[in-house]
Formats: sequence, structure tokens, C-alpha cells
Amino acid sequence: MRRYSSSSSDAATPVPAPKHSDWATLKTLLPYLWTYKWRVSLALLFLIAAKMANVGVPLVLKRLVDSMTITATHPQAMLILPLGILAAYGALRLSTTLFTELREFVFARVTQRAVRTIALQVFRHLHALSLRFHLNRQTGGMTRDIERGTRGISSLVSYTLFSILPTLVEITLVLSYLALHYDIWFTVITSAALVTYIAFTVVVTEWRTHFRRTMNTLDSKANTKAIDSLINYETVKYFGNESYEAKRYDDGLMAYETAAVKSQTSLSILNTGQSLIIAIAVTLILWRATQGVIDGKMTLGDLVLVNSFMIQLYIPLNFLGVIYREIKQSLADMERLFSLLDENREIADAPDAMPLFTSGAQVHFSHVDFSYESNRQILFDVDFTILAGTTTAVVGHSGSGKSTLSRLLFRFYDIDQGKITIDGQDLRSITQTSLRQAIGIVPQDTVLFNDSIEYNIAYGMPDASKDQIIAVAKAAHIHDFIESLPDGYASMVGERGLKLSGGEKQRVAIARTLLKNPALLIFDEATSALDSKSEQAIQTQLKEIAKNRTTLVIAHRLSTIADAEQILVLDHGRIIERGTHGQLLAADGAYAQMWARQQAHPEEAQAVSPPSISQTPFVEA
Ligand SMILES: Nc1ncnc2c1ncn2[C@@H]1O[C@H](COP(=O)(O)OP(=O)(O)OP(=O)(O)O)[C@@H](O)[C@H]1O
Repeated sequence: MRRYSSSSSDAATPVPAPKHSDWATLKTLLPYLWTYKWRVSLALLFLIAAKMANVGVPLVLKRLVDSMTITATHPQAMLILPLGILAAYGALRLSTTLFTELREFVFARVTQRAVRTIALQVFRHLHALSLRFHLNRQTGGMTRDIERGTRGISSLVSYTLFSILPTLVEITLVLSYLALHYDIWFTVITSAALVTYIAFTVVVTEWRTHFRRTMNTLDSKANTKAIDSLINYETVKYFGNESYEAKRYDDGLMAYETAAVKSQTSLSILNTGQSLIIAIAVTLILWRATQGVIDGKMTLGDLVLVNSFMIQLYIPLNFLGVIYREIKQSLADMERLFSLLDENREIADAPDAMPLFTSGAQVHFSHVDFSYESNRQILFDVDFTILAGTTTAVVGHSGSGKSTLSRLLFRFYDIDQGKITIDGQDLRSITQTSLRQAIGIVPQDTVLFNDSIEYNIAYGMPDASKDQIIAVAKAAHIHDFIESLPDGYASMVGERGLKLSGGEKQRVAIARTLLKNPALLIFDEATSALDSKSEQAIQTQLKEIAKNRTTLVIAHRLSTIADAEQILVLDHGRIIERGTHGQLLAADGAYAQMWARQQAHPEEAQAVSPPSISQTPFVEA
């Protein structure tokens, strides 16, 4: 008896609740950052320390100016250099940078770990999603979403933590200092200017975003047109449409030009407005400070201090527009990433799912009804048993539902009615991992990973030894071909295995299934891509593999399944005939007609299924 282990990886990925607002997106992110509480707290301490040092610089400058003023009014003290103040000035300047760098150093791991955890969680979740989701998805767009979303996390963290938060800390420190030490007007002017500045920046940036978005869209459009036109180079020439193409391209460029000018103008409005607010605030502050000096309430040092505060405060605010836009963009990108995690799994393990125990893998379909879409039923009351260690072949016209049977056995979809069991265990009550470990398939269309042939064969058993890989490659009649390649087993197969012929790919698929050594085998027209000589050889091999193993064979060429223990004839999702080859011929029904037709026109049929040969280098798990 074999026991197939189940994986706990599925259960390890909690799916967050659906979210819509920016705040909800942020709330989803925070727990990932908070995993490293100590690092986050330390980074915040460094952040505050850096800002205190920064705010300390104008304070020391004030001391320096005041000491100079006193020296000037007392000429006899002129030779004394305020060394302590100078040293403090230098130390504070250095501390600002030092604490900022320490903050980045401490926080880098927090951001990177959050990015890694989320990326891995999304990846696992994608693998946990149903085949239906993957058939509907647009891979290009989805990978862009993941890429942008993870990048959004880094940007958001760095902009908020390294830009917005420090500025807020600085604003608080400066306002507190002004309120405690000076006339209330300084606090009022600074606060009013800050509020106006931030409100103005946010409003104008919102307005500008529209132009930038238009610009980006038009840029992509113009680009698409240009590329499409160049790809269709020959067609353009056939029709002599170069000028027409240039005009179409220029239309796109012209719209882009207009949007780009608007975007630039709006940027100038933003910059000018910001400068105006700063200029007014600084002038008002200076006016109050000068008045204070004249009234004898403030020293020259105080005047330098408030002026430095203002200038220092507004430097980071200069980038507020860009930062605001980036943060909005990052939140939008992250929302798309997190929404992938919201995707319903559709096929989930039952909470009390057990690993599959197989003792021969007897398969039973019990009155199964199934539809991919609710408005179109594919299988109707399908009921059959594949006795352990026997071969059942399914034949029928294209689209009758043959491959659907194998998808249901893998539990890529749940059935609408009835039950599917393996050795008496309902597929819905066992873990998907253990179920899929028990089944091996040689599919109709083999797709390979863009890696070496060795990697692709070893995929059936990732810790297989080289000898085991060579043994199954020989059994699948592909060893000699691999050896004839300049790079042998290390040869790369190309994207989706496109550097190999259809037959070679299928043989790699057979080899890796041999390595997997499953209890239940499915051949879905497994030799359809082979020429008749290779097919003969492989059929013989497949038959040997299938011997004493529960096997489901989907076939077009009936001659390849004539000796199956059971043949099912499927028609529009219903089993219309069943029996052995001999019984079905004797019944003189649909099967007998198909057989007669294929005997008369063998070229019409495609291949599949097992015949027989001696030794199988099957790898024991
Ligand atoms: N993911 C899907 N969503 C909706 N309909 C589907 C999906 N997959 C298959 N079908 C439909 O289900 C029917 C049965 O498909 P299936 O692949 O089982 O046929 P088949 O008998 O294996 O055909 P062939 O011999 O051509 O491979 C077909 O009409 C097909 O269009």
C-alpha cells in the first residue's frame, strides 16, 4: 500500500478580506511590516534621532550667531573661538546623516522581507487557484500586476517612512519649539503656510495626474501603432501605405505632444504656487523676526534660527507632489496585487481532508454530471469502474468529453452530481497534493519548462539520480537522441519546449511520468505526435508500463486499444457503449462502425494507447 503525503503549504497562506480603499490596502500591508517589531521600532527611533539632530542645527547656529554678536559688542572678547558650538554644529550635521543611514540599514530587511513574503504568498496562491482561473487569466497582465505590486510595496514604504514620516516629525519638532520659545505668530504663520502648501500640492497634483495619465496612455498607443506598423512592414509595402502609416503615427504623437505640454504647464503652476506660498511664509516670518529684533525681544541668532527652520522645513516639501503621486500609484498597484489573493480558490481541500491511500488504485465514476459553465453540461450520468491494475480506454468523437474525465480525476474541477472515488475514497475527501502524486499523465500537448532536458525529465522526481534519469530516457526512446545533441542532457528545450519536435516532447513527457511512477496512469493520446515507427516503439513501452497498473487511455486510433480490458464509447458526454473490443464489434454499434471506418481509412485516425515489450526500467519510489 502506498501513502501519498500531503503538503501543508496551502494552509499556510491566509487570504485577506477583500479591500477597496487605500486605507484598507495599507492595513493589509502593516502586519507584514510589523513581523519585525524591533527593527521597526529601532528604525523609528533612528528616524526621530535624525530629525532631532537636524532641528538642532539651526539651534546651534543661533548660539553661534548670538556668541558672535556678543563678541562684536565686547571687542576685548574677540579672540575666543566658540569651539564647543562649532564642534556641536559638526556633530549634529554628521548625526543627521548617521541616524538616517542607520534607519535605512535597520529597515532594509523589513521592507525586503515583506516584499518576499507577499510575493511568495501570491505565488503559492496562484498555484492553489483553479484551472478555470488560469485558463481565464491574461498571463502578461497578471505578471505585470505582481511585479508592479511588489515594487509598489518598496516605494510606499520608502516614501512614507523615509519621506513623509520624517517631515511630519520635523514639522512637529519645529512647531513645538516655535510655540514654546517665540511669539504665537511664528507658529500660526508656519502652520497656516504648511496647511496651505499641502492642500495646494494635493489638489494640483490630483488635477495634474489626469494629464500624466493621458500622456502615458497616448504614449503607449503611439508606440503600439508604430510597432504594429513595423511588424506589418510587408503589408504596408504591398499597399504602398507608408504615408498613411506615418500619418496614423503622427496623430498619436500629436495628441501626446498636446498632453505633454499641458502636463509641463501644470507642473510649472504647481512649482510656482508652492514657491509663492513658501516666499510669503518666509517673508512674514522674517518680518516678525526683524520686528522682534528691533523691539529687543529677539536676538540676531533668533532671526537666523527661524529663517533656517523655514528653509529646512520646505526643502523636503518640494517633493511632496511627486511623493503624493507615487504613494497613490503604489497603493493602486498594491491593491491589484492583494486582489489576486482575494481570488477564490474554488477547489480547496476539505478541512478534514486525508491523504490518499492506494492499494491498486481502483477508479470509480458514479453517476457523474459535470459542466464547465453552468449553462452547458458536458458529462451526463457517467458511470464506470476501472478495476485495479486494468486498462480502460475511452473513445469518442472530438469534444465528447474524454479529456474532461482526466481533468476530473486530477480534481481540477468539482463535479455537479455523483461521486468519483479511488479505492473507495471520494476525491473531495482527500488532499489534492496526495491525489496528484498518485496520478501520472502523458497529455495530448506536452509543454516543457524552459530549462534543460535533464531538468524536464527529473521533474517527475526532483531528487532522481542521473542513472534513473537515463534509464527512463532509454525506456521512452529518447536517450539516443539526447546523446546526439551537442550539450546532451544539459540541452535547453526553449520556451514551452519549442526547440523540440512534438514527438520528442512527448517522449520527454513519457520519461518524466515513468520517473514519477504513479499508481494510476492516464495516456491522453500520448503518442499522437509521433511518426508510426516511433509510435510502435513507444506503444510497446507504454503497454509494458501499464501492465498491472490502473490505466485510463484516451484514444482516437482504435487499433491501439483493442486489447484493453474495457472500452467506453463516449458520445456527447454520455457513455453509449461499453465492453471489450470483441464484445463491441459483436454488438455492431457505434464502436463497430468507427472500427470499420478506421480499417478502411487508417490515415483518418490518430494514435494512442499501450501494446507490449519486456523490461520496464520503472523507478521504484
Ligand atoms: N475549460 C473549459 N471551459 C468550457 N468548456 C470547455 C473547457 N474545456 C473543454 N470544454 C468543452 O468541453 C467539451 C469536452 O471537452 P474535452 O476536452 O473533454 O473533449 P475531448 O473528447 O477530449 O476532445 P478531443 O478528442 O478533441 O481532445 C468540449 O466541447 C469543449 O469545448
